Amino acid sequence: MKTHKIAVLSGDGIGPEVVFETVKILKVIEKVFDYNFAFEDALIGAIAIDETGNPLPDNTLQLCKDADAVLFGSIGDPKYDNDPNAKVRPEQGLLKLRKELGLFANIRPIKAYNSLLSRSPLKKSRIEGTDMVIFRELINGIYFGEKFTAEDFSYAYDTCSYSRADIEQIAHLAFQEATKRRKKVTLVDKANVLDTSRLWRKVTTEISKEYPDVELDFLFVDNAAMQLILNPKQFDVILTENMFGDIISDEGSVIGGSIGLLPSASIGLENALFEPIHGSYPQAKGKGIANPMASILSAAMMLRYLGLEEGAKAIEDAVENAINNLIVTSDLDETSDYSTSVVANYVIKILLNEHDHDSYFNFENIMMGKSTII
Ligand SMILES: NC(=O)C1=CN([C@@H]2O[C@H](COP(=O)(O)OP(=O)(O)OC[C@H]3O[C@@H](n4cnc5c(N)ncnc54)[C@H](O)[C@@H]3O)[C@@H](O)[C@H]2O)C=CC1
Ligand SMILES: CC(C)CC(=O)C(=O)O
Ligand SMILES: [Mg+2]
Repeated sequence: MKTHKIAVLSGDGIGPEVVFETVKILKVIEKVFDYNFAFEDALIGAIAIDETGNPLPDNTLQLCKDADAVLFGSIGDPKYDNDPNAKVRPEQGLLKLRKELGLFANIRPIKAYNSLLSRSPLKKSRIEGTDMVIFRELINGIYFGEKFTAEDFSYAYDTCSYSRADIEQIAHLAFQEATKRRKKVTLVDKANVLDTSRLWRKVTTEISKEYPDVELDFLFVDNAAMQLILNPKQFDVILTENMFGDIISDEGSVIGGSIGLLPSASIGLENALFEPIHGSYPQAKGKGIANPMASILSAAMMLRYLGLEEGAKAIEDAVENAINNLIVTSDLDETSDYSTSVVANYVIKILLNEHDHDSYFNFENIMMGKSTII
């Protein structure tokens, strides 16, 4: 079996906690399915600034370029968010990494788990059966355009631009995905106001001709934000630009019950990075309350990308088992006092029980860290 090189970028805040649990699970998966992973850690974000002055040190970038996949936690620290004068910011590390690796498509699946329907603030009847995937363009648009702040803070600007080619490559991916699903693509834009959005509509409409089985419809982003929580079942594949996708996917996480559940895959032509959609949740850092499932499910997406389908499915099933048995952190059940590591250990227990009875009895030996097992 090939050795898969995995670059592990834990980052800031809860990133190291959720990634630690995820790597633990991947080490179990490695044993159970006879895979070979070579994990290598590297710095990114605020911790990288603190230690090197650079949010994306050169050796981190090189490691990611050389890896078969990157497992990413989260970046961000209030000391930068609250400082308008900061010359260097943790987020620049992630944006540069995405750009340098050419990760043009951020794929964010959203589904309503039956056993969590009553946990969502949204009405059960509205969200039951929701199953959609957001294709968010990731390396262009307003996050990457020319920006400027006047020294006296009297004005500032950011610019948004898209080329035809930027739109084409992610639109093809979205249509290809739709052909395997319910055959519907919804382009979310603001074409009544923005030139970039009008280009998205034109190019996407042209590309849709190559996929005659797939229905294409359009929604303005303000309406889409409403439809997403009013009638989420109408969506199959949502295709959208960088900032709109960032915003509506956090909104969409309410359907699943928590942002702590939503994984993502950031895909390029030569590289791929797997990341929860949430940020560094600094208020929870070190408390053991962060939901690890978004990171664990991102690892499942990574295994699928690497062609390790059995492992991917095993992780998804084990997470679903944990959810069905309400072995979840307090974001999904306010009465729960299960910690980040207790939830992850339960996932490990299920994996071993289902797939490897012998190892189950050596559970403690397999785990890197010791913590309560349910
Ligand atoms: N991909 C990344 O690394 C991202 C980084 N950020 C950065 O993260 C920092 C915090 O940003 P926020 O806007 O507060 O977003 P956030 O996603 O870190 O947290 C928002 C809220 O979501 C919930 N939450 C997030 N992750 C959770 C988890 N694993 N388990 C349970 N609940 C969870 C919490 O209620 C939290 O208050 C900022 O510095 C921001 O720039 C924000 C988004 C993405
Ligand atoms: C640096 C930000 C653009 C990260 C973020 O919010 C995201 O990718 O969801
Ligand atoms: Mg975001």
